[in-house]
Amino acid sequence: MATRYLDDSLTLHTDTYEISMLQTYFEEGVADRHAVFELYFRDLPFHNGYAVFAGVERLIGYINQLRFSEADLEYLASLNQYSVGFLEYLRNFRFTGTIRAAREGDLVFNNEPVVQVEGMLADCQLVETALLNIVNYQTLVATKAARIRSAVGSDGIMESGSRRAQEMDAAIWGTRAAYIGGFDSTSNMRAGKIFGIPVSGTHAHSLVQTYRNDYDAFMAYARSHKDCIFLVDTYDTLQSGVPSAIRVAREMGDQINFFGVRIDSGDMAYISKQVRKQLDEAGFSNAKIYASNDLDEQTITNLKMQHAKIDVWGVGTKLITAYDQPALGVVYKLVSIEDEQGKMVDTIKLSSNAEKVTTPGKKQIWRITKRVDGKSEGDYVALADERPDQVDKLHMFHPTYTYINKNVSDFNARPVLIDIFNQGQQVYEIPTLMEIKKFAAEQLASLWSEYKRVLNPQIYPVDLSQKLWDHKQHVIDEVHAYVSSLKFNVEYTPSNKSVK
Ligand SMILES: Nc1ncnc2c1ncn2[C@@H]1O[C@H](COP(=O)(O)OP(=O)(O)OP(=O)(O)O)[C@@H](O)[C@H]1O
Ligand SMILES: O=P(O)(O)OC[C@H]1O[C@H](OP(=O)(O)OP(=O)(O)O)[C@H](O)[C@@H]1O
Ligand SMILES: O=C(O)c1cccnc1
Repeated sequence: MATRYLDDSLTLHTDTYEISMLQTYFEEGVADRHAVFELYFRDLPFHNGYAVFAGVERLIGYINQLRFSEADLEYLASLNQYSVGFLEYLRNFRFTGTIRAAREGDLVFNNEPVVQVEGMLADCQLVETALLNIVNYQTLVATKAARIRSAVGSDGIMESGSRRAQEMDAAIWGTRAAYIGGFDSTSNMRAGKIFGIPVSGTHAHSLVQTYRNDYDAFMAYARSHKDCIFLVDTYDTLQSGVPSAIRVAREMGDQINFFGVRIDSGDMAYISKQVRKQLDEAGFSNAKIYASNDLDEQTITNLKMQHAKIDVWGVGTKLITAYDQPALGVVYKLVSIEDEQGKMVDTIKLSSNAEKVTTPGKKQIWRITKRVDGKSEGDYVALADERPDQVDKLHMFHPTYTYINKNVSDFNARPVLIDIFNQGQQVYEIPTLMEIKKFAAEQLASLWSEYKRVLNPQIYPVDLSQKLWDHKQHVIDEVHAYVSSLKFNVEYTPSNKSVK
């Protein structure tokens, strides 16, 4: 039987190829070359007009614990692929890199760096998998949550997806991301405990099934709780569930806070209207109607169009699993590397698909807003040494369709990437979750509504500075010159042309 090792660190939460590359860098003496990697995604998720960035808290926790434990080293040694010298190097490994990232809750867009890792090549390479893993999931769920928030308007939304999440970590970090993106509460007690997210809940069908009738179940619940929301659809919502809830509310009077009822099946437009009528006629017009059952932004929008009488929405599966797009497609690319002479050289990955050609060089994103109303003009991606905040006028143009362009003046330029780690030391203090949530809401408020609509939003401009654009063309030309100088004499045929 295979030996089991202690799961005592997250450091091997990385792909095998990262460790294999580290061994090459170490053996070849390039592990401490200075490098810059950037993390970005190529397309916005859910055909949305923006993404809500999340993942920094987990990233910080991961980086702060990053060292190889004895169990990690023993396991690596057991693979018989790594030299004794390399394992010794890993034993002494400490992360000394600099990490810049967008703030949690900030809006981010496709084709711009949202995390940047700078430092020794080995340090930057090792963290690739975990960083992608964290940002991919949390940003997806925060974005999905923002879409659901925009569908419900100012109604309450409770997150209740733990049972359907892709394992326990996803439930916890997913509900945190959902809270940032606009949810009000979670059903997950552990998330309440560790993050301070408000918890909320009703009860399950099993309570009613235990008593085998609605009235006895609601009465039992009411005797043991002050705040009551009764789930009314176990047998028959209109014939039994709601009348039983009303009877219990009347009999218990001031002994309980009858907050309302939850419906979890059937035609929710029709049923909610009937339930509203029953509650109003019984004098419980303040009692709210809670609804759940595979809800997402599309169904909620549709229910609102049908004037469903729903006050609070419970959303689980479709949020926590990012059901309609379970991967953001984040990538992590080397944009600059120190050469043999100690000079930084900006690098590129070419592709026959223009969208997939990487943009070389260490960058900063500048969020451009008009001073007059604080509204968004677009993002301006520039080389790290450019200062668009110190000029009066900016020429912004589409990086592919350059005839789409505009001159912007009287603007504010805010750097989106901020320092999280400086040479291995955490320099960023994480705001409270409430502050992050508030920040996200403020950023959304500054975005024109055309970019925020759930269906077919306008495309938000993510432009390159002239200097960066020119630089990219220059690096592309250099690579083309290099490739044509090669003397391999390969004959391209349609079949081998497509081989990567
Ligand atoms: N009026 C409505 N308009 C649009 N979608 C609705 C409406 N009412 C319910 N839905 C949605 O339709 C989906 C399926 O509901 P359906 O009534 O078919 O099954 P159900 O009520 O879940 O049945 P079950 O008793 O098995 O739970 C759910 O996602 C629900 O949110
Ligand atoms: O529909 P979702 O958006 O995924 O929200 C979570 C679901 O989990 C519960 O159902 P489940 O059948 O698991 O348990 P129950 O007996 O409490 O209804 C709840 O009633 C919701 O329908
Ligand atoms: O409290 C609720 O209503 C709840 C909790 C978990 C899953 N579905 C609903």
